[in-house]
Amino acid sequence: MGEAALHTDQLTKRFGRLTAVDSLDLTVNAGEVFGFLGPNGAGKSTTIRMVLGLVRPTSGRAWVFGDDAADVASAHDRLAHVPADVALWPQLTGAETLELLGRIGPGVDVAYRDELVRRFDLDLSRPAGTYSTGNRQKVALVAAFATRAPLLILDEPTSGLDPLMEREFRNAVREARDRGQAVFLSSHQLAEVEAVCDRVGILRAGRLVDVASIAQLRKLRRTEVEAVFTGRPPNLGAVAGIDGLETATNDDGHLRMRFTLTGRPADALRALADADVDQIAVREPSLEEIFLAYYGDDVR
Ligand SMILES: Nc1ncnc2c1ncn2[C@@H]1O[C@H](COP(=O)(O)OP(=O)(O)OP(=O)(O)O)[C@@H](O)[C@H]1O
Repeated sequence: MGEAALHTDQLTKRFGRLTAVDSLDLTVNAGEVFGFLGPNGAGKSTTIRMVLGLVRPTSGRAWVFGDDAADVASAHDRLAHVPADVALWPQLTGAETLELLGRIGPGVDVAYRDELVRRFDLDLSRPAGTYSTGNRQKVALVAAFATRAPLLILDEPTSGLDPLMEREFRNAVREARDRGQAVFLSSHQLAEVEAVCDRVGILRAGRLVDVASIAQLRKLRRTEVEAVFTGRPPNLGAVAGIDGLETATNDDGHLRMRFTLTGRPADALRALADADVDQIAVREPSLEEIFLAYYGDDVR
C-alpha cells in the first residue's frame, strides 16, 4: 500500500437499496490537505465512518498508513478525527474533556493545545453539557489539532463556527500541513476547500466524479448575475467569462440582463460600469447546482 495516509479500494456501503458510497477509490498522500467535497447526502460522512471503523463496508476496504481501517486499534494510533455531530460527555468540563480525548490516540502537544484553546476562545471551565454546537465543535477541533497524529480526519468541522473561528480553523489546517500532517477535510463549501486544500475529491451520489487540483476547482466557480438598466444596456455579448446571456424587458420598460460569470470578473465589471445600472443582484449557486452544470446528470 506504500505509505499513503489514507487509501480506499472499491469502498462501498449500501443501506438497503440505497448505495450511499459506491466503489470509491481514493488516495490521500502523507502531508497533503485533501478536500472531500460533495453536496448534502453525497456520502461523505458514510465514507469517513467506514475509514474510522465505525461502519462496516458492504464491500471494499480502506487503509490508514497501510493498516486496515477495520483494525481500529492500530489505525487510530495514526489518526485523530472530528465527527460531523460532536457529542461530548455533558458532566465533564471542557478541560476534563480535552484531557480525556488526549488519552486516546497518538499523544498531545500540550503547549500547542493551550495556544489553540486561546485562539479558539474556549472557556474550559464550563461543563460540556452547556456548550453550543459551535463550542462542542471547537473542543473536538482543538483536541484533534493538538495531536501529532499524521492523519487528521475532519467531517464538516466548521458548520457551527462563526467567520472569525473559521479563520482560526484555516490557520490550524495550514499549521498541521506545515508540520507534515495529512488532513482529510469533508465539506460542502467550495470556498473553504479552495482556501486550504491541495487537492479535492468530488463526491456526488456516492460516486467519486473527479479528483482535481485547486486550480481546476476554481474553474468550477460561477456567479449568477442579474442587472437592470435605465439607459442603454452594455454590450456583454463578447465579454470573456459571460455565458448564458438572457435579455428581457421589465414591466417598467427597463432592460434586464441575466448571465453566468466564470473566471475573473474584471472584464464583465468594466462593461457593466459603462452602463447605467439601476439594480444588480449577484448570487453564488449551490454546490449541487455547480456540479449539475459541470458534470451533468450522468453520475448515477
Ligand atoms: N444509517 C443509515 N441508514 C440508512 N441510510 C443512511 C444511513 N446513513 C446514511 N444514509 C444515507 O446515505 C446517504 C449518504 O449520507 P451521508 O451522511 O454519508 O452524506 P454526506 O455527504 O455526509 O451528507 P451531509 O453533507 O448532509 O452530511 C444519504 O442518502 C443518507 O440518507
